[in-house]
Amino acid sequence: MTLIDGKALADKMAIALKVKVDDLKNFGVTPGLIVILVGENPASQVYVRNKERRATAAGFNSEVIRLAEETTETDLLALIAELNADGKWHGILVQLPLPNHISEEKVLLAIDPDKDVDGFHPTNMGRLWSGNPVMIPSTPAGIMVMLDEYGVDLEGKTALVIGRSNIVGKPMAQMLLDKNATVTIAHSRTKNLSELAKQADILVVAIGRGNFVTADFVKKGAVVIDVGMNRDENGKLIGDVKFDEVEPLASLITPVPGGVGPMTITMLMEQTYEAAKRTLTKN
Ligand SMILES: NC(=O)C1=CN([C@@H]2O[C@H](COP(=O)(O)OP(=O)(O)OC[C@H]3O[C@@H](n4cnc5c(N)ncnc54)[C@H](OP(=O)(O)O)[C@@H]3O)[C@@H](O)[C@H]2O)C=CC1
Ligand SMILES: Nc1nc(=O)c2c([nH]1)NC[C@@H]1CN(c3ccc(C(=O)N[C@@H](CCC(=O)O)C(=O)O)cc3)C=[N+]21
Repeated sequence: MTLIDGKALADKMAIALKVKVDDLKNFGVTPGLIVILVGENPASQVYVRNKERRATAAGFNSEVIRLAEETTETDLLALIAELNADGKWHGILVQLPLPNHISEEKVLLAIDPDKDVDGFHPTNMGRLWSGNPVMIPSTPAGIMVMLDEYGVDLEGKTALVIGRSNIVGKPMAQMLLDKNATVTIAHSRTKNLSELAKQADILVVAIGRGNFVTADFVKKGAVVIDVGMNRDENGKLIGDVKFDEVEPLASLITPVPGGVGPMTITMLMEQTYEAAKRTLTKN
């Protein structure tokens, strides 16, 4: 078994990114990433903290706007319109989930697709599915970089993605398909999930249930990617995969923490950098 060290790869890419950002600054452009956080979701707090740290280290302009849980949809949409028009910001990220009284769909639609560094706007989702990606969701994008870095050849391999969210499962499936894997998407209504999973060369798990995937889901030699971020009864961060049990079977496996999470943030930074760079050639 080899561990896929997402943290080490993220650190390596951060050094290269700093160099690219310094170069862009010579052209008078500093990448700017602004994050909007509505309410007090504790999981979001961790993510936002890590993001702030990485953005500052890369030399970005970076800001987090923390809004009260009671913020109205109208006020949030007005803020997004303001940020869309502000040239300082190349990336706008609205942390999900949002409070129930705010429509996620309306909010994601309001973000200028050119600043949608999450790649969640329908325009960007459509571009991805039609084979002309511009802004792509960071989590699956980071997974693709990890697979490439560890020499995983996807062509003709069978891949099972467990989870079909717009932010992880669906875009993940499309990216694997684009690399010529034969892709299956499983979800909560899938029958005989463990038997299906046992056939996969590549298994990506994004369901949000701690230690759900046990040894009987995994074929010997499979590549196992654990996207899950869950807290156990002691508040410890655990993945969707029962690591100790699955690790001896896998040829490659990501840990939690230190696997997919750090690369998600890295890809967000990379996309903000790319969006900033594109402003040089626009107009
Ligand atoms: N490390 C990172 O960078 C990131 C980590 N995450 C983490 O990844 C996990 C998934 O996130 P996200 O995609 O947003 O989650 P969602 O809750 O949006 O989606 C979960 C998916 O898992 C499926 N599912 C739930 N239970 C089962 C089950 N028992 N068997 C099979 N499928 C099941 C659901 O099926 P159905 O559609 O039928 O309901 C759904 O498609 C979470 O733990 C989240 O915290 C998320 C984003 C980034
Ligand atoms: N608009 C939006 N975009 C997102 O990309 C988005 C979101 N909303 N909402 C929540 C999920 C979750 N997510 C994480 C990313 C990185 C870590 C991360 O850095 N994890 C580290 C450290 C975790 C820790 O130390 O607690 C690790 O896994 O090693 C965690 C979680 C992004 N998401």
